[in-house]
Amino acid sequence: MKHAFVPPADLEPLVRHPKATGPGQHIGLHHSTCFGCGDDTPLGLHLKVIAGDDLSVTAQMPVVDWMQGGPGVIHGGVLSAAFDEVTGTAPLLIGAPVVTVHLEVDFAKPIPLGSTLHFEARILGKQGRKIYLAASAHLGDPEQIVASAHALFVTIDVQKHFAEHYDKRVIL
Ligand SMILES: CCCCCCCC/C=C\CCCCCCCC(=O)SCCNC(=O)CCNC(=O)[C@H](O)C(C)(C)COP(=O)(O)OP(=O)(O)OC[C@H]1O[C@@H](n2cnc3c(N)ncnc32)[C@H](O)[C@@H]1OP(=O)(O)O
Repeated sequence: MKHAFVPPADLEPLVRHPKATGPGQHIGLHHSTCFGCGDDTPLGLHLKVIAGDDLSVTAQMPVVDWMQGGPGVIHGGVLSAAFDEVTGTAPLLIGAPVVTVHLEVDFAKPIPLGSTLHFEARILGKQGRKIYLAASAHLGDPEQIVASAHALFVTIDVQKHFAEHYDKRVIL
């Protein structure tokens, strides 16, 4: 699939963190009102990201009516948010909490309401605090990719990063 993103050639190889979520297991919520993965938010994506046996993750998302953009098909921003969540969860496999600094999405086919998106994301490598990922999505046939994404995340100190805004957090 066509894309413009070129990850650096000299990425540091990575290994799974010894305490990473086991293969086939659900990687825990960022927090319960996270738009991407939270259980408690009514208009969230409710994504359950599953650890692979290497540096990859998978997730599925039913494409429901409120996700509509063009008539009968998913909105590109909703799909981008799903890629953000799925790629942003994968670095937990190497023990790295991260935030997105760059995300780009290639939209290959219209994605109809009523379908189910199957996501796969994998960590390509890192450079210092920067973690590079690639992801793709299909509708049931892994040979037919309907969208793909490349993302760059930066490792953060969670307590420090969110400290300034923490008192505005929403708890339902
Ligand atoms: C007490 C709280 C408890 C809460 C518990 C919850 C746990 C949750 C844990 C984790 C959440 C994970 C959720 C994942 C799923 C969703 C992900 C999202 O949607 S995140 C939202 C959108 N993203 C942002 O809001 C980032 C906004 N950006 C920033 O805050 C800063 O830019 C930050 C901290 C990421 C980096 O700033 P610097 O000052 O620390 O570092 P600098 O030097 O600027 O960048 C580091 C490296 O990254 C490169 N870089 C930065 N931005 C880049 C860009 N756009 N493109 C390319 N490179 C970039 C820089 O050139 C630098 O590279 P060189 O180390 O010098 O090689």
